Amino acid sequence: MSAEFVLEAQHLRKYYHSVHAVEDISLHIKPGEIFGFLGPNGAGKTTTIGMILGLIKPTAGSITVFGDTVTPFHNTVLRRVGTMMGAPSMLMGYSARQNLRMLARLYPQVNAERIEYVLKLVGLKDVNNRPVKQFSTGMKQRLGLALALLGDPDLLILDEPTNGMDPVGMHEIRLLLRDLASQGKTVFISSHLLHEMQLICDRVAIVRQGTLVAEGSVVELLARENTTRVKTADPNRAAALCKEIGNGSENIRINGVYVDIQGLVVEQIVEHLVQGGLTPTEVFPIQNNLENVFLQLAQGTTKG
Ligand SMILES: Nc1ncnc2c1ncn2[C@@H]1O[C@H](COP(=O)(O)OP(=O)(O)OP(=O)(O)O)[C@@H](O)[C@H]1O
Repeated sequence: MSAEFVLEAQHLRKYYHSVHAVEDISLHIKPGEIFGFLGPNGAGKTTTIGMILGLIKPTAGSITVFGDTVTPFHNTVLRRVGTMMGAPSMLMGYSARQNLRMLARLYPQVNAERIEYVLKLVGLKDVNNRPVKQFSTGMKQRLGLALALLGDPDLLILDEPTNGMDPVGMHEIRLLLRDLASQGKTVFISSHLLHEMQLICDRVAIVRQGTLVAEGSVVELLARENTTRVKTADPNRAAALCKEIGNGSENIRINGVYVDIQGLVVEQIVEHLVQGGLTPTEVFPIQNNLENVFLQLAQGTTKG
């Protein structure tokens, strides 16, 4: 294991009889980054996180966290990890502060000041003594985050942390995670909300049916899948001309009067269309997003 990575997973697999929940996933998370682990429902995200946290025994593969191998159901390295998975377990009849006080018993270093700090950090300072059962979903998520942060972990592992939050809440959590990363904390965050993750993450891995389809910086992934939109007098012929200059790996779609082209350089497209007697009247790049990247990868038009 290289010290370069806070978390490293090598060739992870998890089979539940005939269900291949995770099929050869390797991950490399660097210190101080916000890493998004993205994919649709059932892609294998929670299973992977369960293996990272030593809660699920991998069928194959290995995991190291801060250089130590994670052994299923027996881990000391995870003391440096704060987690939030699914619905955070909390005592519904008690206030946020009381929930934090109870968890604080597990951490000798956590004092009353730390509890107040964490409450403020997640925006729950002013809810005072309201019991958690009166909280909205977003407030419960905030408390879940506070519980994860209480022990001042170096690595945060969050499974769908913004589920149920409104746009303002999501924005606040984004700022909070960014702030934590700037303090040197590492954040591993799983989600199916690709738009949201595009705004938070430095790097992402995209999974589909238990397999990694892409891993890289958000900037790289968006750039790699750039699309050029072209308008000509004859979209069918324009598409056919574009196909002539490709090697078959590009993605060319007719979209009304436009043709959307991925995998070809804009100058090359224009030159070939003009040579073919079809001068474009409009040529512009389409702002890409992770959702498009995922859809393209899912269709198997490109491989990560
Ligand atoms: N204990 C289990 N036994 C059998 N199959 C399981 C078990 N846990 C998960 N699976 C299956 O493994 C696959 C991956 O599930 P997983 O929960 O890891 O996906 P996910 O990406 O976290 O999905 P979601 O976003 O819906 O939480 C799914 O097909 C799921 O049905």
